[in-house]
Amino acid sequence: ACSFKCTSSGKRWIKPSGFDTGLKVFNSLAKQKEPLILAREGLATWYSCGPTVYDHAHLGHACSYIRFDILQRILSRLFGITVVHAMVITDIDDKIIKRSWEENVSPTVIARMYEEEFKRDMLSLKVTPPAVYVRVTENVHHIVAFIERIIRNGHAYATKEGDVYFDIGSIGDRYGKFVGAVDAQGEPGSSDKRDQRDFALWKRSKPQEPYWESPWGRGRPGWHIECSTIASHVFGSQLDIHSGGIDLAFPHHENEVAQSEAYHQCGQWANYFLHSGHLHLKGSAEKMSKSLKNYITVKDFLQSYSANEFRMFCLLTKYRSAIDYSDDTLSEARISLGTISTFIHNAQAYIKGQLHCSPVQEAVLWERLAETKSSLVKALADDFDTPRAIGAVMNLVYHGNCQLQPVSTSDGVTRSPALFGAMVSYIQDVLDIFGIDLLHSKEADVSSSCGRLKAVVEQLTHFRSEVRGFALARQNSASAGSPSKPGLYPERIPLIEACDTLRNDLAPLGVLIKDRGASSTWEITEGKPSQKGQRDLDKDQETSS
Ligand SMILES: Nc1ncnc2c1ncn2[C@@H]1O[C@H](COP(=O)(O)OP(=O)(O)OP(=O)(O)O)[C@@H](O)[C@H]1O
Ligand SMILES: [Zn+2]
Repeated sequence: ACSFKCTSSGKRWIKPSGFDTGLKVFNSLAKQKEPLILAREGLATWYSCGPTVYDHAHLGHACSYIRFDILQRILSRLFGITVVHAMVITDIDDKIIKRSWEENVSPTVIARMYEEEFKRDMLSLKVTPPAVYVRVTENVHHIVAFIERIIRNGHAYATKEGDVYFDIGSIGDRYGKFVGAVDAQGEPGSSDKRDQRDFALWKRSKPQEPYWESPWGRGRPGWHIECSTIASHVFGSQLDIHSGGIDLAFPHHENEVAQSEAYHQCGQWANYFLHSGHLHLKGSAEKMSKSLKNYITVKDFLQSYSANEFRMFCLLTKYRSAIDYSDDTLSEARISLGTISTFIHNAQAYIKGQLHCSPVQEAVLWERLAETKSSLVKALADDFDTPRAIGAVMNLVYHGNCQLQPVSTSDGVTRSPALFGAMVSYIQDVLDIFGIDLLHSKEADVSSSCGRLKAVVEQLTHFRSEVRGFALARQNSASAGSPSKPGLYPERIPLIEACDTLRNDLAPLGVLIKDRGASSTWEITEGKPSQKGQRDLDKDQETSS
């Protein structure tokens, strides 16, 4: 690779040498899709900018971290690449200090409180924790040493007031890797800056502010330097992937790159920058943001929706796109998940022999399954195209459903349980890669915390089936039936009605009983269950009886 001194490369991205994964990713440094080449075979080093912990985490943060969690899961579980992920926690910053004054507690208390909350929120959203979370305040001595070396390398200077600035003029045309030429409007600061674009590596502390001792006097690190230092401390002079929200590309990542390359004297520090699109409230041009106070916290969200539903919501758009948050877009995700779980449930009932169907076109479905597998891999290798991958799965579910046509009796009909078993396993594996766990969703947590709930439902539905079987028995003599339901014992009809009432009353409580001919199945549903499935079955039963 070109060294730092080699200015001819300028802003151009240098294709790394190493292990070609076969994937293509949109690299913000190259401004286009490029082959993902890693320094070491089967291993990706990955650094991400973490939260500034001064307030609750909102759905914008959730969206960004879930999207990258999905990307990392795809790399590790589908493509066999071990991802080593480090994330910084920004626990010292102007906003934290301001908040601590407002609340009259120390900045450390504010930061620890919201850091804990952030980690809990991420766990409740099933985001895989990074290999390490690293706090800025525990690395200030590394940051000071990092700045000293940049000064020694001739790319930063201290002012007499005790601030240190990065010297953009010293790196020629390299500045502007993300946005091209950068005009002279930089961050406000000391009038001693050599160039308006120069940005702070170290800020002298004002009275009442927290501070650390340094060769330039008491102060604290600038924002960008923390990421360069910590990423370098963990991964050394070279990094495969760096991620963050698109708002971070400039100036934050631009400045991280300038500092790190000036420190390591290398031509290219991080090889790939992946940026996620923003989450907006539908109809709003602004991103959801703490500062704009237009946010929904993760905790509030989880009162009405599940982590699985939010993940599906994220999967339905590409990670780079902006994403509109509204009840409509959320309910689209809920419906997609519902369709998948209904299919899994029906297929399982079919495998067990509780659901009788007309013969299935086996060869067609085996082929569909194989096609789905290959198009899913293709879609995900193409810059992690999750909407296309989900489309392929939904298509498989659709064709599976078309073949599961209930009939009242299946005597002598060929069955295909292995085929449906293969489809169910595959779909569950894919959901598992994406971090959607239908087996351990909210309702399953409820059942495990209540321990015996499932067993109770099992007993109840078994008892109901016995009663229903008794009530649905036919009389031998056709003359004796009720006029509306020929053949049934009229005195047993109230039992059928009582069974229907129980079924209807349990549905809003999340227990969905489906009567399939004389037998019944049940499942515990997520969110508000639809009655449609049962109405279709009722119709089927009426026509068949
Ligand atoms: N609305 C959003 N949509 C997507 N990602 C977001 C959104 N808001 C913040 N992020 C991302 O979350 C990560 C953590 O950001 P950080 O804690 O610095 O939040 P922030 O940008 O200061 O938030 P805010 O703008 O709400 O003050 C960053 O990668 C950022 O890009
Ligand atoms: Zn950063």
